[in-house]
Amino acid sequence: MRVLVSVASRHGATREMGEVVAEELRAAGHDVAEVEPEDVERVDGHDAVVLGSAVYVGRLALGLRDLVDRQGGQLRARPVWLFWSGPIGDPPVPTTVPDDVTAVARAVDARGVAVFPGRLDRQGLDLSERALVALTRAEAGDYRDLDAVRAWAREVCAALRAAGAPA
Ligand SMILES: Cc1cc2nc3c(=O)[nH]c(=O)nc-3n(C[C@H](O)[C@H](O)[C@H](O)COP(=O)(O)O)c2cc1C
Repeated sequence: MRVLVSVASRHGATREMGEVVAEELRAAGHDVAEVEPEDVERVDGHDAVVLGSAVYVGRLALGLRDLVDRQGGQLRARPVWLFWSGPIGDPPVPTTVPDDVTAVARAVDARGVAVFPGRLDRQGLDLSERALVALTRAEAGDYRDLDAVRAWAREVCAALRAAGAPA
């Protein structure tokens, strides 16, 4: 199957999760295109799609939301999975699901939605981001569990297989 993996990531943590997902899909025999949301012109050349985004101040990244606005109909017409990264700390907070996630999942009729703890590296932030982060009690660090991302990607592969899709 031709699978599009499109991930919005300002600071790279979520992009690396997308790379793990792409690796697993390739290992399962799929033909995977990794394309930034801003660069996705059409999705009708793909049989299935995995969307990913970090959450910033309670919202999914603009690039991902724009992609869904532009291509909602095409996305709904094929199987789509969505993951987001955001919660920071041990245990990870916040524990709430941003409204955007619910809205995007509904807009694309997502087959599955997953949240993974993220990474917060203060050094990589610009001044306005530092100010925003300072307003929260977020403890900087890398809380990602790439094995959990890999396991989820395998679930996506299994769902594609169960749907009878040729790899
Ligand atoms: C300015 C800013 C605001 C953030 N706001 C949230 C938030 O509201 N909710 C959340 O769960 N994570 C929030 N985060 C955490 C990031 O989404 C998380 O660390 C993510 O893994 C970063 O991904 P990236 O490296 O792909 O940008 C915020 C991070 C930054 C820098």
